[in-house]
Amino acid sequence: MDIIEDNKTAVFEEGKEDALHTSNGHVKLHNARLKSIQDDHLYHIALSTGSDDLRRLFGDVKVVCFGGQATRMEKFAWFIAREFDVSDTVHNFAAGTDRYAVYKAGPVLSVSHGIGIPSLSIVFQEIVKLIYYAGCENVTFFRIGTCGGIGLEPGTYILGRAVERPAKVDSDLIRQLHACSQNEDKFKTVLGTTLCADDFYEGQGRMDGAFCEHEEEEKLLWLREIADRGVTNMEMESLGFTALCDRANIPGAVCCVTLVDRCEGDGITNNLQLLQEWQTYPQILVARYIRNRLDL
Ligand SMILES: O=P(O)(O)O[C@H]1O[C@H](CO)[C@@H](O)[C@H]1O
Ligand SMILES: O=c1cc[nH]c(=O)[nH]1
Repeated sequence: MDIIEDNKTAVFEEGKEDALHTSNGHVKLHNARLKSIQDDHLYHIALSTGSDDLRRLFGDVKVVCFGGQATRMEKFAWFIAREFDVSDTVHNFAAGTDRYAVYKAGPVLSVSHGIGIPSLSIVFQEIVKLIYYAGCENVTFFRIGTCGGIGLEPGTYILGRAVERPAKVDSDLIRQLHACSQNEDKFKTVLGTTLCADDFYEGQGRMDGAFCEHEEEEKLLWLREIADRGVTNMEMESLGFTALCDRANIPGAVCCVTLVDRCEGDGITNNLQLLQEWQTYPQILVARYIRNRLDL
């Protein structure tokens, strides 16, 4: 069955589980119960199907970019607005909650997710529902973030039972993104495996947290071990992000800039200007992808 319900704000579709999107590119509905909710309040992003015309506001969205900080995602929205001349202003639709930020610049949503998978997964779910309700077509998700250069078990607990969800990346998408790098770039772009930790300090082998029970040699040994297994960087959301993209049948990829070479140290520079500049690197790459994909 295709369109089940189509009112001011809601388009619900069901599709074959093996297809990425339904035949017309709408994101698939994975929870049929949503159909019976009269007014679905997307609590953490301050939008609702009852009072907001989500189709009018968000129906043209093609790419959703997530990243940790609200200000970074605001800057990214401005960057997209100016680069593609798609909007005179950017507005934080989620300002009412102060939990996350959701900016829109033309066909691009720029969303902050906070730190860690629990925080990411809440806004991710509400954004997936938003794009269902808005009837968006052929949407792609990116996480554009920061990481340390060089685990969570896959899965989560639902009703007290461990549920495994594979964290599959869309290999075509990452290849396309990688192809957006240019020889003259100030930064090097590499394809690699990302280690996703549930902590910034001990969880990433750092020795500069409030606690540390390992020695430098053990840390370096571990870094070498994971590097030998193809790990090039570590951050704190990629596992949840890719698993949720896979679960939602939305093509997704993670693109992060390294802030420190962990073989050299643990601390991150306090040069804010440099940090701001570095954070634009994945944004530049994703903007090139958006330009190619949407012919802007
Ligand atoms: O740069 P963002 O996107 O915030 O992500 C990275 O930075 C945070 C830690 O400082 C973690 O969330 C990590 O994944
Ligand atoms: O080392 C780093 C840098 C940014 N984010 C992380 O999670 N780790």
